[in-house]
Amino acid sequence: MLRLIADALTCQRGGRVVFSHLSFTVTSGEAVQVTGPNGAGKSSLLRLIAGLVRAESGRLVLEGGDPEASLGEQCHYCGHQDAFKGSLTVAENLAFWTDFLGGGGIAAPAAMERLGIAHLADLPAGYLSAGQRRRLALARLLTVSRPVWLLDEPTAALDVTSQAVLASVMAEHVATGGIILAATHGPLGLPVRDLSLGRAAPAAPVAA
Ligand SMILES: Nc1ncnc2c1ncn2[C@@H]1O[C@H](COP(=O)(O)OP(=O)(O)OP(=O)(O)O)[C@@H](O)[C@H]1O
Repeated sequence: MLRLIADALTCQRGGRVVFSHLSFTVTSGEAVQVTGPNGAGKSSLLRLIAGLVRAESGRLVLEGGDPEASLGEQCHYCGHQDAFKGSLTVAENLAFWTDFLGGGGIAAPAAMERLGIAHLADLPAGYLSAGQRRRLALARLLTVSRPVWLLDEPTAALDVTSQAVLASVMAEHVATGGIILAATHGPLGLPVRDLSLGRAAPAAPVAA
């Protein structure tokens, strides 16, 4: 059983407090939808959990996780930027990231099939549409095994069919004991718990 525990997290960006003293716990089998107005700090929270942004104060711990690995190493972070090389094919990009992130999931051809991009395997990634690119980014969730998924607007650019595929992929992850935190303004298509970040931008300046 995993427990992702955030205790009194305070996050600053650009010298401004985005959220403060945020506490929550997410356990194995739970999907959490992080909501809130633009600038409330949804992306910042996911980046903070992934280890890409430093918390100003507070504590984050994954109980029951791999004691040899950092929290970030146990997370899949799917942000707005996907870091694909446009001149490499879809299959080559997926192979690179699968290898780089440690693999351990299903085979790349099966992942591409699941995400509906198998027919694009030999196409340079630079030619992909926005939705196809997003599906390639999501294929990494399947080829690399990590218990905590941090998904920033995962349905962005996805058509209705792909949104349903993503919903089923997410449902399988939580059904097998995974944890998902997804920042989104729209529905995800599976049962979720809401984590609402209330305050809209502009964030408050830091007290001197
Ligand atoms: N690199 C940065 N430097 C300075 N400020 C930043 C940086 N990144 C984000 N911010 C600020 O942090 C605040 C929270 O931004 P964040 O992207 O986390 O919000 P969000 O809730 O995800 O918004 P949206 O719904 O628009 O995606 C905003 O006020 C934003 O301007």
